[in-house]
This record gives sequence, C-alpha cells and structure tokens, in this order.
Amino acid sequence: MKPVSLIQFLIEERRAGHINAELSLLIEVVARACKRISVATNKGALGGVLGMAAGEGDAASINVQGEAQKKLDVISNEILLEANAWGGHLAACASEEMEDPQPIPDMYPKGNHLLLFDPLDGSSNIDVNISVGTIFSVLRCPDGVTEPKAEHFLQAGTEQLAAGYVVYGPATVMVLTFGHGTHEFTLDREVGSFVLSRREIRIPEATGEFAINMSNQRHWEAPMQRYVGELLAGRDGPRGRDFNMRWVASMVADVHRIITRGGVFFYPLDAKIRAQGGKLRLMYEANPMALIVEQAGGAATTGRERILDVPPTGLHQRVPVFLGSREEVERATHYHREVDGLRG
Ligand SMILES: O=P(O)(O)OC[C@H]1O[C@](O)(COP(=O)(O)O)[C@@H](O)[C@@H]1O
Ligand SMILES: [Mg+2]
Ligand SMILES: [Mg+2]
Repeated sequence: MKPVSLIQFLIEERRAGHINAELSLLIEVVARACKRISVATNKGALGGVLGMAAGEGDAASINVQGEAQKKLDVISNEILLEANAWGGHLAACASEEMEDPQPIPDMYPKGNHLLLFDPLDGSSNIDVNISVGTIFSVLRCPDGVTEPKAEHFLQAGTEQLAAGYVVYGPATVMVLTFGHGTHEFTLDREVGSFVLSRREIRIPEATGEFAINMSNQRHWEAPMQRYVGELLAGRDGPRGRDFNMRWVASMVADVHRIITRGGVFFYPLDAKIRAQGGKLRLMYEANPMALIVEQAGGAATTGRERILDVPPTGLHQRVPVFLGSREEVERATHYHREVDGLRG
C-alpha cells in the first residue's frame, strides 16, 4: 500500500467534512513544531539542552505550577509558541509553562481556534534518555471574542475539535483524533514527514497490565487500595489471574503503550495531592488523552465521572486520571462510586 502522509490524511479529513482548512493548517503547524522538538530532544547532551532552566541567581526556573523547569520545557514551549504565532489559524495559546494564555500578536492575522499544550510531558525523564512527549488540545474560540482570556478556554473536554500527542521515543510518533477515530503517524526522519502508521486504533476492552506509581500507595483512598490490592493478589486473589505492572512516568509513553497493546493507567487522588485535586492537568493532559482513548474504544474517568464531562474551573486545574482498557477503568471507577454511594 502507498504510504499516506499527514498532509494527505488532513486533506482526506477535510473532504470527509471532519475539519476545516484552518484546523488542518493548525495541525500541520503543530506537527512541524513537534518535529523541531524531536530534533532538540534527539541531540541530547550534544545540543546543550539537558538539565534545569536557569532562574534567579543560581536557582532553577520555576513554572506556574511551582515545578522546576527543565531547559527543554522552556525550549519546547517557545518552539510551539513561535510556530503558531503568524499562521492566521489561532486566536490564542495556553500552556503548562505559562500562567495566562498568550494572545496572537496584533501584527499577525487571527484565527478562530484556541490551542492548549503540555510542551514537554514527562520532562523529569529527559536527562535519563527515556521517552518524553508533547500533548495538545484544540478548542473553538467563542464567537465575538477577539482577545481570549483564560475563561474562554474553560470548555469541557467534549468540546475539543482535535487532540493529539507526540512521543519522542526510539521513533517519533504522533497520535491524533478529530473525534472520528484515533490514528497514528510515524515520523520518517529521512523524508521529514509524518506517515500514517495505524488507522482507527482499537484498545482491547480487557487487559492484564496496569500502570501506577506504587510509591504513593500508602496515601491512596480506600477504593484504590482495594482495586490495586486485588490486582496484586494475582491468581490466588479475587480476580483469579496475574497482572503485570509498568510505569514510565511519562504520561505520553504510558498512554502510547496502552494505545498499542492495551492496559490501564491511573494517577489517582491521594492524601498528598488532595488539596490540589490530583496530579495531572485537566485542560492539556487529561482532556486530550481522554478524547484519544475514548476514540480508540477505551474509557477515561476521574474515578468518579467521565473526564470529558468535567466542568473546567481553571486553566491549570488538576484531576485524578483513570484511562485505558474499558473493563478495568469501569471496575476501578465502580469501586470509587460505590464507596461514595453513587450508582454505576
Ligand atoms: O513522578 P510521578 O509522580 O510518577 O508522576 C509522573 C507523571 O507526571 C508527569 O510527568 C507530569 O507531566 P509534566 O512532566 O508535563 O509535568 C506525567 O507525564 C507522568 O505520568
Ligand atoms: Mg505533563
Ligand atoms: Mg510538561
């Protein structure tokens, strides 16, 4: 079969009426920016991009989440902002690395879309040469809004027009959805273009593999203790089978494994992070991943409700995340809802 490039795929999606020309251009621009991030991550120590970003004096730079920034967090953020500034496809961008949304400069034409991104996900892994990635989500700019503020980004995940991630691993791979299936593209480094490698990905409904940071176990809520306890009990426990465990600590890499061979990923609420609502960010981590996973036949909840239905209250809002193979997400969610006295 003849290879299908990302550009050809976008034309097909336009013809099918799934996207318009402006959204197609936006995705092309994001893909181009991600190729540049891929080049920067691939250079590793030789590119001078490893280590912490410099802040005041000898201190490391801190982002809006109070987390120390890696040099590549800052570089990836700048690549995405710069690439998207002038194309006329966006009204504003919002990022994990910026407190407030960044409007498109007045000197450039403005479009009707809002782009949110986690420019470098799993950045604690960058110095040890483990996969990292970029996550993005596209929303429509509300009608009549010429200078979008944070409140204009606060739309439920069901409103996303597109969602995607790119994993910078042994191969650079983009996974994309417009709400009509989830598709994978692999970067052909010689040619410099993304090529369709899997169309209409399906996540198996059942799985024997889970991903969670077990070091937080003592802080989890009772239903999470119960659920994981049953998995760990294996063949002799109530589930009557053994389960395998994996944790990369790059959400993109963990989700990509699930998209490829099934599995389930949890970043639950725990006593340490209860006050902030969870670890992962709703608008540019949980929502795009939830749409990608649902479009591949999987499920995504906060442990209590569907992620895509969560009403957003802040640009950097955090939520618990349960996603992947439907049967396990539903079982873990049921244990939580049961304890809360909820049905389902
Ligand atoms: O270090 P922990 O607590 O296991 O958390 C790992 C999680 O944190 C993240 O690294 C958060 O993303 P950022 O690197 O973008 O802040 C996820 O990719 C990952 O799943
Ligand atoms: Mg992240
Ligand atoms: Mg990040």
